[in-house]
Amino acid sequence: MATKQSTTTERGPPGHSTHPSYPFPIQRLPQTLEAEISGPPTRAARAIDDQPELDLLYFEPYISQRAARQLFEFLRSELPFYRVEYDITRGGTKTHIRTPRWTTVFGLDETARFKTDSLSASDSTPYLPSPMERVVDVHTGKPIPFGRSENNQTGYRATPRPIPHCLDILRRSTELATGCQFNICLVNYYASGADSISFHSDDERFLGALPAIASFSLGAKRTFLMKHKPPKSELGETKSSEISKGPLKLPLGSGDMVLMRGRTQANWLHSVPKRSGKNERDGGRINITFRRAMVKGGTENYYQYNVGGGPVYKWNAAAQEMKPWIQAPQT
Ligand SMILES: O=C(O)CCC(=O)C(=O)O
Ligand SMILES: [Fe+2]
Repeated sequence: MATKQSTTTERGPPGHSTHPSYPFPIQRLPQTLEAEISGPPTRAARAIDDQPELDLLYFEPYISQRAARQLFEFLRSELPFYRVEYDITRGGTKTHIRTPRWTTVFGLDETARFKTDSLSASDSTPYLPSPMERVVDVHTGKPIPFGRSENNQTGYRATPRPIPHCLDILRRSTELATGCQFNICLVNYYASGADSISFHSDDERFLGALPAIASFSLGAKRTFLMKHKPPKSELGETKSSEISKGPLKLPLGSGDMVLMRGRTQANWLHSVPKRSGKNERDGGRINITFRRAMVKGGTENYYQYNVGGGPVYKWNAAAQEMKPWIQAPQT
């Protein structure tokens, strides 16, 4: 199913996706890998829906092991990553949160699109000074201002970035395989078993009702835990007699994809817990999720918590770790 395209321009080094919102050009996939990833899933999906309000499709695997390994190495080397920190205040107490994994995000909610169609490889028009001038309202085609003026709630505080070619190939394949539409691509990199994501559900209002989220695993096998949310009584109290559903443990391998859909997010929590001891040095795992944000608040939220305001990092192959990325001086 085709959706509006989040295309990048072909300017900059050949074989790269470039955009003024990117810290650096992002390589396109090698052709053989592109061919493999554009195709249908390696295996048909199996439904996991034998528990209350659980609706999963499990592609085990979606991408062949060889292609998944190549894609893991490629994305880890090519994408800009962030280690986001932020403060939360709960019950009057301020807590500083350090996100326990590397993150990055691309895409834009349904209310807007990237205006890149006027730029082609032969176009000599210079980039507009602000990347935000390249984001336009999906209905009026008018540029959406950057930031928020006093009475204007229409701008973005974040700088949205189009989904680069290397991830857009997989997004399109996923849309075809699932019949769902996606406009946001979030990438997590768990460098070792010490990196994790705690129990949460992706049930924010900006995803609309019954959101479908496609979640790919590449690299090290990590356990994906799911547990049913405790049902609340009318008074908001937990009804202990009904907490007995699950938990569910999926040992997600390289190339696997889980589609979470229907009432799953509203009723289930999921996590990737830490691993310690000899399992900790696992070589790293990448998780890619495709989602569909309906309103601007979704774009804002994803960029705030997955890009943030800190430095850009890039994989350093010699050191085998993420290092701060330093912009080369303009010549
Ligand atoms: O890494 C995973 O498999 C899960 C990631 C996740 O739940 C999220 O990014 O919301
Ligand atoms: Fe999640």
